[in-house]
Amino acid sequence: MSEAVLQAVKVTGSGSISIQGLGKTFKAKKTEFRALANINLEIGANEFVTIVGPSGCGKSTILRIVAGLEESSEGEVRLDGELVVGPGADRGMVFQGYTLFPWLSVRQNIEYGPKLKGISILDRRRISNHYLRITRLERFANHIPKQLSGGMKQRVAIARAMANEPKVLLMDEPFGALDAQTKLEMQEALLEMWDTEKTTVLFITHDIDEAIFLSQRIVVMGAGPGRILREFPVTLPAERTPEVREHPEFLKLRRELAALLKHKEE
Ligand SMILES: Nc1ncnc2c1ncn2[C@@H]1O[C@H](COP(=O)(O)OP(=O)(O)OP(=O)(O)O)[C@@H](O)[C@H]1O
Repeated sequence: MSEAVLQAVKVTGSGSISIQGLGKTFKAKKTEFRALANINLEIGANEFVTIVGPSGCGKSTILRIVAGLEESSEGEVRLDGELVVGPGADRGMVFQGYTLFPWLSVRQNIEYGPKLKGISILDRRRISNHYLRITRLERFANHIPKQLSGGMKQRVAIARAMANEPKVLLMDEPFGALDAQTKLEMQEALLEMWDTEKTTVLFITHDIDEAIFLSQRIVVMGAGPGRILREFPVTLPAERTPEVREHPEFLKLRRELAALLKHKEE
């Protein structure tokens, strides 16, 4: 994309996330449920961090609070030092379910955010061309979502989130519903995009191999209430080729994570 177009759409700032003393209690009529307690997490600009943990430990709740879709009960979240008080274009979201507009074409879905921002048709076209190319969807630009496979729909969802040039990409099990082969392809495509676009990524998965393959750091959570148990830096080569999955460091980390998670689920 040209510098001028990038300047037009890029939200300024670098994308560091600071989570301090975060707690969440869900309150119903007569009951209270403490979902998160004292979560502290610092994520640097352009870092790729993944959260893993047993079902119900509060991973999605953290992501929703960072997204500004849910209020915290204690503590705070800051994005580049600014307190998060609600949703914003500086944070892009990609979930497991395909949240595309079914009546819009692939290109129109990608251009949706830039259009809302008032970006001109010409620049919108340049933006969608760029993301169609990096998600390898050029041939499908005029298709509508129901004509696409699951992997393609998820690529459109990522392209659409990226087209807003967010500082931070929040991804909640985005590849959870895909078949094994498509999932691997999507992981590689995501890393390529992350490398080109230099966006901070906060990712959630149940898949340990996916966490190791993608991340620079893995945060393991426990439940009752949801809290951070340990953080693991991933010291694999920066270039994650498929062979990296056989790397001794990969296998060691997989054993450590599996043991920690198994222990917590017992
Ligand atoms: N709106 C809500 N009202 C009441 N309880 C909620 C609400 N949202 C989430 N919870 C509870 O908070 C806990 C954490 O939920 P959350 O979805 O964040 O977990 P998770 O780790 O993402 O789970 P999973 O891996 O299964 O997606 C769960 O016990 C859930 O039932």
